[in-house]
Parts: sequence; C-alpha cells; structure tokens
Amino acid sequence: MTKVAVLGSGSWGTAFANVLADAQVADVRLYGRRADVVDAVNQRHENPDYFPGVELNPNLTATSDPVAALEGARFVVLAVPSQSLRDNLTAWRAHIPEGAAVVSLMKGIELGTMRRMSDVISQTLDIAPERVVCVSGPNLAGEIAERQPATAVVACPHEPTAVELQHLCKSSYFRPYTSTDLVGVELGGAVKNVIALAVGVAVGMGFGDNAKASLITRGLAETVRLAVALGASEHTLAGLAGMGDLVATCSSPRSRNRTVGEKLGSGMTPDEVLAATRQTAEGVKSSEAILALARANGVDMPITEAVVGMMRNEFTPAQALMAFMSRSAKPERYGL
Ligand SMILES: NC(=O)C1=CN([C@@H]2O[C@H](COP(=O)(O)OP(=O)(O)OC[C@H]3O[C@@H](n4cnc5c(N)ncnc54)[C@H](O)[C@@H]3O)[C@@H](O)[C@H]2O)C=CC1
Ligand SMILES: O=C(CO)COP(=O)(O)O
Repeated sequence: MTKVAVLGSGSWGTAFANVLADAQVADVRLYGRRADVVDAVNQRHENPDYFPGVELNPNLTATSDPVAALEGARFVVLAVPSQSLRDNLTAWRAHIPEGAAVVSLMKGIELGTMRRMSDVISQTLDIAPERVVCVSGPNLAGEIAERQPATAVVACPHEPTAVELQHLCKSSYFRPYTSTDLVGVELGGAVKNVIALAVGVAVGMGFGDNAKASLITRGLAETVRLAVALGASEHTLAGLAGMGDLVATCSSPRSRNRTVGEKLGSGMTPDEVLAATRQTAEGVKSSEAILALARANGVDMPITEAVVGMMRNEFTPAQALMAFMSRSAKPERYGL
C-alpha cells in the first residue's frame, strides 16, 4: 500500500487524512504535536478539539513523532498555517524521504517573501517544482469530516503525480479533479480568504445578498487579474479552486475568514477580533502579502487593499465601503 504522511492534525489535516483513509488505497499516518489529540485519534477515532462526535476511519493512525510519520512516505501532505510552514519544513526536512512528492493543503502567501506555498516547499527542501502538489477547492473541513459531498483540484506541473494523488484521495464523497496550473490553483485559494474577510465585514455591517454577490464577483475579477499577471490561466479561476472555493467560503458561516470579517464589521477592533480567533484565518496575514505581490506586479486589487487597511486599523469598515463605492466609474472587466 502507498504510504502517505499528513503533517498537521488541525482542522484540514485531520479531515483530509480521513478522506485518504476512507478512500482505502493508502496507508495514512497523521502527525500531530499534541499527545492528547494523537491518543484520541488512535484510541477513540476522534479529534474532539475540531470535530467532536465525528467518527474518523479506524485505519487512520496518528503519531507525535514526525520521523515515524514520514518513514517510507510516497506523499508528504502539509497542513500547517502558511506563515509557519518554512520553520516546520526546516525541522522536518532531514526526514522527508528521497523522491517523495510533497503536497500543500495551505491557502496562503508567505509574508515578507510574497512566495506561494509550493515555492516555499521547493525552496526549503531544494526539490524540483514537479515534485510539489497542491490540493485546493471548496473544502470546508467540517463538512468533509462529516463526509458531506465535495470536489477539489489536485494540481501539479507533473500531471502523472497529480493523477496518482487523485486516485489516493477519491472516495464516495470526495471527488478530486486534476490540473497542471499550480499557480492558478494556489492563488485562487489564497485570495479567496481575503475576499471572504471582506464579505464577512459586509455581513457584520448588516448588508444583504446584493453586497455579498458584488464582493464575490469583483473579488473574483481582482483574483484573476493577479493570477493571470503571474502566469496562471484565467480558466482555472473560473473553476473549483477559484470561483468554487470563493463561493463556498464567502457563503459559509463555518468559514474562519468570513467569521473574522463579520466580527470586524459588527464593530470589534482588529485586536479584539484576533484575540477571539483560535484557529487559522489565513486571510489576515496573507492579505498583506497578496497586496505586496499585487503592487510589485502593477495589479489593482481594491478589495484586498480595503481588507488590509481595515486589519491595520487605518480605516473603519464604513470608510472602506465609502472608498470602494466612490472609485471612478468604469466598464465592467473580468481579468486583465
Ligand atoms: N480548515 C479548513 O476548512 C481548510 C483549511 N485549509 C488550509 O489549511 C491550512 C491549515 O489550516 P487548518 O488545518 O484549518 O488550521 P488549524 O488551525 O485548524 O490547524 C493548524 C495545525 O497546524 C499545527 N501547527 C504546526 N505548527 C504550527 C505553528 N507554528 N503555529 C500554529 N499551528 C501550528 C497546529 O498544531 C494544528 O494542528 C491553512 O492554510 C488553511 O487555509 C484549506 C482548506 C480547508
Ligand atoms: O479553505 C476553506 C474552504 O475551502 C476554509 O475556509 P476558512 O479558512 O475561511 O475556514
């Protein structure tokens, strides 16, 4: 059986490891830092912190020893916060098997370097981009842990590797498609978190579906502008990792990013919101990196700019709305 190591036993690491175990074609080992989580997965087939009452596949085993998790792995799946990926990888690097493909589940851009996660992986591990895969799409972890139906995209510049992972994670409730457009798939996942923050702000301010749909649609337009400028195909952004994920995240009260925005929109300060947020809301930090990336490439991203301004406490949600609505009148454009 193909061995797969999943490193990170938070929300998505646990749910994706369970998808792999349910697909029944891989031997899956989940690494977690916390002994109590590891014990609960092994003994009660549950991760009570994230999915209380949800029964995980009994064949899914967990360990708090990364070396044991990584031994013999054909795929190494990474599910940690984007901003800690580089440090985590540096610690794990020596134990990642030669020739293993490395899979990013992250949806963020590194602060400071403006790098996509696949780039951080190939740089830190000194491996070719063809060995790096990204899985993304409309994948709210809670729904997937409950085995509700979902689709996703498995992206890798080396298509056979994407197909190999596709077979390992295809199950009765999880339908993965493949793509070779790693740039488009990664940017779709990272930028949608920022747009979900903006949608959350609108919800928190008490606005309705017109405002939400407007932000989703113009959010997609600015995502496409950035992605195409960086070499992605605009078709990718019309697909599951672009529009699909944007719609799911912006519509779901389960989204951490949308929830952060909602709190901001309802009058809490950025500091108060962050103090009340326990899980990873990638858009908070990635919005800064995405805005820097946009500016470096001459791309206009007004919604991202508004989110950054609100998170920096430079202006209020009401001021951000005013700034957006009073932009110069122009023809509607999608993409560049
Ligand atoms: N939760 C979801 O619905 C989905 C999340 N993602 C992405 O997956 C990535 C991981 O997110 P989640 O699993 O939701 O996050 P989480 O906050 O639930 O879990 C993060 C995990 O990383 C571990 N970790 C390792 N080093 C860490 C450090 N230095 N600081 C904090 N935690 C550290 C934590 O112990 C924890 O197990 C993010 O990029 C997120 O955007 C993607 C799709 C769905
Ligand atoms: O990426 C996700 C859904 O695809 C999860 O979104 P949040 O991180 O906002 O919860």
